[in-house]
Amino acid sequence: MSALDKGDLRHVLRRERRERVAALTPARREAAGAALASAVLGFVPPDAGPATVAVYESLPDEPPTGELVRRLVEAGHTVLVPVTLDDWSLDWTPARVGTVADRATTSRTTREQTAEGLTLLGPDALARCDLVVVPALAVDAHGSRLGQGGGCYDRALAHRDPAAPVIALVHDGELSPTPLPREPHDVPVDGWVTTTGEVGRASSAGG
Ligand SMILES: Nc1nc2c(c(=O)[nH]1)N(C=O)[C@@H](CNc1ccc(C(=O)N[C@@H](CCC(=O)O)C(=O)O)cc1)CN2
Ligand SMILES: Nc1ncnc2c1ncn2[C@@H]1O[C@H](COP(=O)(O)OP(=O)(O)OP(=O)(O)O)[C@@H](O)[C@H]1O
Repeated sequence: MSALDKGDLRHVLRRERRERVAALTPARREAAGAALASAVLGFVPPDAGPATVAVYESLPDEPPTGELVRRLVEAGHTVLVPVTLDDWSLDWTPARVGTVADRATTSRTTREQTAEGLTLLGPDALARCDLVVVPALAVDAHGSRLGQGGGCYDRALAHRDPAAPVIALVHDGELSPTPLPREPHDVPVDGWVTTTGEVGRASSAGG
């Protein structure tokens, strides 16, 4: 258990992330997107035909997912991205290449987004994903993950196919050297990918 509670830890990790990202040159940021994409593609089952992959639309400080989405779609896979509902559960919509990544905001509600003409597939669409890529402020060696604090992904992951790997994306340096706090509702991830393309697998389900 960490000495800090989740809220305090989130505060510290958000500040560290802002500083980390502010220090990146545009070239490093682009390289990060490419490294993440290559590493995540390694989790897509080879030769099994088109897969369905859940990815998030990265905000400016998050590990960038635009290149990953582009490459998945180019390879013929289906990419779903989350739409946050009023009760902090997640609905899913097919990703549209060109609009994903580095959007200024992530809407909490469906209202504006449905006005944009999005197709909502329902929270259960996650059950049809072969791979689930999730955002995280940090992850530890046991797969405990700290997110933005809405609990959206913990709720959403209840719908996943247990056979589908859940992979967190983090910046280089965000693999926590000490165990992160884990509450009973927290769903651990199976592994992580960093912005330098490092891949890790959680050592066990127990934190
Ligand atoms: N890119 C991306 N998309 C994502 C997530 C994410 O972490 N990253 N989510 C991961 O779950 C869900 C959205 N989660 C959200 C979490 C917080 C806020 C938000 O407005 N936060 C306020 C502070 C809220 C508070 O602390 O009370 C803010 O940032 O001002 C919005 C969406 C689904 N989509
Ligand atoms: N399955 C669930 N059902 C109901 N409430 C939940 C569930 N999972 C999490 N919550 C609630 O959501 C809140 C935030 O949870 P937590 O701090 O674990 O968020 P997080 O995992 O960091 O965020 P996120 O999943 O959005 O990235 C907590 O108050 C928690 O009780």
